[in-house]
Amino acid sequence: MSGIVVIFDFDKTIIDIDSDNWVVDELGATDLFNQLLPTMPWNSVMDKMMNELNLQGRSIEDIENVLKRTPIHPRVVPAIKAAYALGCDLRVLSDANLFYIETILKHLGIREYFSEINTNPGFVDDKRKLRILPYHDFHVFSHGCTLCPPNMCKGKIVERIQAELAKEGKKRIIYLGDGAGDFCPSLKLGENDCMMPRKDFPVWDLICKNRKLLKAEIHEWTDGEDLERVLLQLIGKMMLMEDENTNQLFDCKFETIAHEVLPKPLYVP
Ligand SMILES: Cc1ncc(C[n+]2csc(CCOP(=O)(O)O)c2C)c(N)n1
Ligand SMILES: [Mg+2]
Repeated sequence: MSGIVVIFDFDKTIIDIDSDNWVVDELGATDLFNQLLPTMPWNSVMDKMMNELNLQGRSIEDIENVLKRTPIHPRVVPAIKAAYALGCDLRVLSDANLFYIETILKHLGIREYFSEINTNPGFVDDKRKLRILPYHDFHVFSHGCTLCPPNMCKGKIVERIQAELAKEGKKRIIYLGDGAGDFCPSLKLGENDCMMPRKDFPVWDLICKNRKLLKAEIHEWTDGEDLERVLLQLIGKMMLMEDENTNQLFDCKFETIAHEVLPKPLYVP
């Protein structure tokens, strides 16, 4: 373990599109989706869309087959595998849903590289219908953050991760994202952390306009190839700094021990 936690957004970060739109468009339900969107929250629209697709005779397997064709840049999977091989703790933080994310990650053979997937619940019910629910049930309580959509405050989730890391002795976070929902968590990162916003995407615009609000180092990326290069460079740099700190600590400890334990020289020429 390297003491580095890498948090990946999913849509337009790990995969190259928005998974909700991909499924709806590929199954020919775009018009209904656009009609429903102004009338209810996003998660409720998706839940209703899954019900509608089921009524139209679309099965779970039809949805899985669409998900397995999701476009992804060829360098993203190697980047994830390399980060894992370097000892990083990898997590997903996404406003998509668990069914889509797990189906895609399993298909790519990388589900087990992630220690945690934080997202909206998504599961197949007893009638073989896909259900999509909000991460925070906003009918019961509001998460209280005005930057984030009602169903998910990624900043609150990052704060929970940070509290756990403090106990586990893991030190630094690298966060990769593209969307407006990735801005709130970027404000929670500390000066030893790194934010990797996707260039020319909403989170990048928000960060450019509010540069001073961020404590973390900012390293932009453009596509999967760039993601791989920037991410692995940052991990390498963080590991080098960690090694230097460990060596310094070791030197310092060694000196103390040497001072206390070794016999004083009897004879100094
Ligand atoms: C007001 C409002 N507008 C849109 C959405 C939905 N939404 C925004 S970005 C996104 C992609 C999530 O994946 P990722 O976080 O992996 O990029 C989704 C599903 C919402 N919840 N509330
Ligand atoms: Mg995204």
